[in-house]
Amino acid sequence: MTTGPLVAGVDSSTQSTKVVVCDAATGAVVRTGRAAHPDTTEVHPQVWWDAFLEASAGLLDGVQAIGIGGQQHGMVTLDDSGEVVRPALLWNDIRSAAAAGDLVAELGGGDVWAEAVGSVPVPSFTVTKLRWMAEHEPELADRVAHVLLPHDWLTWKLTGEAVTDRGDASGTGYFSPATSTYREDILAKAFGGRTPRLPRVLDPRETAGRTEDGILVSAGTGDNMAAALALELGEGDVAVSLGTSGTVFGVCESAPADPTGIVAGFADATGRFLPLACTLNAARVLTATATMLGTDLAGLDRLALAAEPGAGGLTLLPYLDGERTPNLPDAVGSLHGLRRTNMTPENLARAAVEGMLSGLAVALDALQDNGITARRVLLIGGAAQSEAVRAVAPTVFGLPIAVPEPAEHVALGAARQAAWALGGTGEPPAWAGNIRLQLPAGDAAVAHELRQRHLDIRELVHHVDTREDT
Ligand SMILES: Nc1ncnc2c1ncn2[C@@H]1O[C@H](COP(=O)(O)OP(=O)(O)O)[C@@H](O)[C@H]1O
Ligand SMILES: O=C(CO)[C@@H](O)[C@H](O)COP(=O)(O)O
Repeated sequence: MTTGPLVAGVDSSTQSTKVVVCDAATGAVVRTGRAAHPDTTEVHPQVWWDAFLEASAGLLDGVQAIGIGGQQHGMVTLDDSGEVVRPALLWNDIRSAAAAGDLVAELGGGDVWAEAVGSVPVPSFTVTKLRWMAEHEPELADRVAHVLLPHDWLTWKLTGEAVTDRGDASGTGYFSPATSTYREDILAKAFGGRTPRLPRVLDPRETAGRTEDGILVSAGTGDNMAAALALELGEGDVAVSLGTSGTVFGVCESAPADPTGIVAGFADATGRFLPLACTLNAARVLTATATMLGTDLAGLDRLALAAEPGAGGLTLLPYLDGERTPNLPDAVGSLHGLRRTNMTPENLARAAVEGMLSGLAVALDALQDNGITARRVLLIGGAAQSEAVRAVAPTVFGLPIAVPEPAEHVALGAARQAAWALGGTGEPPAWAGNIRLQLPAGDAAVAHELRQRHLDIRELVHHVDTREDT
């Protein structure tokens, strides 16, 4: 039974679009829908619109407000008449790796970038994609009149307004979360002197406009910001999201500026900040390993759960699609520590889970140097449904783990933002969070050992990569 108006939230993420319809007063989910996206790093935005229509078909009757959460960073380019200039380049498209390196050097290094926009750009960031386009497709670049992000584009399709929010804007590389202003000078420098129009940055509870059917549309935000809003992250909380990307993030009051670039100093969707580290390889490490072992995800879980912590000495560095943290876009995965006695499917399955989580645990250490205190980890995203991930996480992180009820947290956060805009209250509505599982921290010594082993092998592989380059 619902007690308030209905609101909808959308997660237009890498692999799919998900829609939830909720009671605005309580957050109780009353309807859900989803539609798949193609497995590619370059996609025409119309694909997201079609997926939204499919996922929301028949769900929006009676809905009074809607919010869009979207995968961060994607470069959507429009010409003067609002037509898409080229397919969007997604956050996990690494073709702009050289452009990222050039931009970091041109502006004066990591500390200058961190000071200017809170982050040091890696190939995920929109600004590097624009530089790539300026260098490789100058004729197309000349036609670009507007640059939007995936969630901005969907909001624009719904309302006709080119708007965004601090959270998503903070992933462009030309927006300062600390001052909440665009750095159009940085954009122009990156884009060969071109100065496309940028979406207006709305306040967290501001309204973007209305749909043709009169549904109020909230500002929307990036997917990680929306998840933070759904989880109501507080002091001591860190979220680990295991989707296509692996992300680790928390919320804080002052603007982070990590000159090493490991931690991105994003803004959140409430007016605060969202220091975040992101890996390119999370849930798909498990699907790829399951395929290699000739099994499915449930089979991988069974195998991993049958192995001992440490996987008999096997360490998997799962850089299957290159890597972002650490910034090694051309890296490949490696498996280390093989012996005749430990080469079992069980150990390989466990090494995949430990490898995926260890990269995030190391990133969490960096987050703790950048304004976040970690007292518990909230595990979300598709791969948080894995029994093996839940069993291994307390050991790798060495912290208590909370697993919320299975839910689409990005879509829920976007719905909560919509309810906030609809209610016009000072704070977002208080929706009850449902933690399903509380797992005690694993042994700190084992957690330390696993992270150290991960770092040691990373060092070794980096050495080999460097030698091959010379
Ligand atoms: N039980 C499970 N075990 C492991 N992985 C899972 C499980 N359920 C879903 N996944 C994985 O979660 C991923 C989708 O998660 P999601 O958070 O929706 O990703 P994204 O936001 O990047 O689109 C898929 O790669 C899927 O294989
Ligand atoms: O690039 C980042 C964060 O900076 C990614 O987290 C994207 O926002 C994509 O998220 P998923 O679709 O993997 O959830």
